[in-house]
Amino acid sequence: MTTKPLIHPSVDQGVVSGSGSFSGGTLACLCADNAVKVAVKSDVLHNHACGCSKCWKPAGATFAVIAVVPRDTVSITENGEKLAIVDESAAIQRHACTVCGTHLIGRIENKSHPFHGLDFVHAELFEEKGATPPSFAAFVSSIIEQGYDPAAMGAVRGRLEELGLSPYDCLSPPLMDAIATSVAKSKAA
Ligand SMILES: N[C@@H](CCC(=O)N[C@@H](CS)C(=O)NCC(=O)O)C(=O)O
Ligand SMILES: [Zn+2]
Ligand SMILES: [Zn+2]
Repeated sequence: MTTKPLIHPSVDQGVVSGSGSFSGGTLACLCADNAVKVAVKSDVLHNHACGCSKCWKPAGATFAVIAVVPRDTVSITENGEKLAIVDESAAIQRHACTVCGTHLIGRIENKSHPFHGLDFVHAELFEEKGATPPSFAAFVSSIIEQGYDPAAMGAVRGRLEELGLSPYDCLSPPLMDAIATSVAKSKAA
């Protein structure tokens, strides 16, 4: 029996559809006590698997599952003093729980960044079910940088395709087009 490559616990048994009416909830870190909680008043957008080394993933996962929500729908509601920015110099400032390491919010402070106004969140941390699931996989080749066997990439991409998560080595074509459109506009201005 060949075992399928593991992607992420939330999709390894198949991608679960969203409710279609999810309008937000509470994200919680993995601390058993005094968990950091973040209220989000929106469903997630552009949810995807990310193979990059910077996005947080739970133990044993090969990919992160990460999405965006409008920044103005996000508020830290409990134990926010436990959060610290992982890398101040990164485009996405990832606010992580200093006790359990979970990333709660990835925020872009650069106003000219194409994704300014959107916060990155991990929908698996919602206490409620029903958020829109991931629909593609980004930065797939980046898993090799973290030690994944390059010879197993065909199997990984095959599994992602089987799950309906089209694999890309940067972002999906619509998101790459959105970034390029923003760059073109800023050049023209
Ligand atoms: N190959 C690199 C790719 C890192 C990367 O570019 N990550 C993307 C996807 S999250 C990004 O937008 N990074 C911006 C940032 O981390 O601030 C790695 O795995 O570290
Ligand atoms: Zn925590
Ligand atoms: Zn990433």
